[in-house]
Amino acid sequence: MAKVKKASESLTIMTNIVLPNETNSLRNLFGGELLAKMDRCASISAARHCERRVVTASVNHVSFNHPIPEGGVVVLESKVSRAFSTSMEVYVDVWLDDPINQKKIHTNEGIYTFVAVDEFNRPIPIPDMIPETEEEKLRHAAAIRRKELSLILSGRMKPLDSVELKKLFQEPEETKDSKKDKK
Ligand SMILES: CC(=O)SCCNC(=O)CCNC(=O)[C@H](O)C(C)(C)COP(=O)(O)OP(=O)(O)OC[C@H]1O[C@@H](n2cnc3c(N)ncnc32)[C@H](O)[C@@H]1OP(=O)(O)O
Repeated sequence: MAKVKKASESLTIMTNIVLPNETNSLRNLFGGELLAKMDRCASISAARHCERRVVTASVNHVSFNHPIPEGGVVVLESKVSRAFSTSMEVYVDVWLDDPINQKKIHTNEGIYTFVAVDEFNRPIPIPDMIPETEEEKLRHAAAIRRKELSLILSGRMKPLDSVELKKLFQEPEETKDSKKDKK
């Protein structure tokens, strides 16, 4: 597919207030509820990017850094961070918004992989994606390593077949050279 889209074109923002039936015994937002909200938000970003139906292929990472209390205003922001052939990574940032004091706390982030599918649920090619901001560029660059890690963890790739992940553990040539010089 020749079409290329910007990361910003997939931006999706969902704002919700935490209701009592969504909380745990500590009266904070239940983790599973948040995961479902993140999945919904991310799936809209993925569909916006590829203009196709999408399915969640994997949840690569989720962090719970700060509790979100009952009555809290939760803002989810998601964008496609990298497009591959038929799959794409979507990054979701979650904020606890205090509309009265005009403060926002970054509470969570999640990284999802979606696959575009046709009417028979077969993967289909998607447009490429151009990162523009510094953050989009950083996330885009690291996404290939996360994809390899996710494929390894799901048994779809052998660790030795990874390319980008292996580079993280390889010593740079100049370090090797300076060690040789010291001998
Ligand atoms: C249990 C649930 O309810 S999950 C929630 C809803 N999700 C679903 O129902 C999805 C169920 N799964 C599926 O339909 C299929 O497994 C699919 C569509 C995700 C993948 O189909 P496959 O026939 O395995 O396709 P294939 O091996 O070609 O993979 C398609 C793409 O997904 C990527 N992919 C598949 N699994 C993963 C994974 N765990 N992590 C990262 N990428 C993945 C592949 O690398 C490939 O990407 P690329 O084409 O961009 O390089």
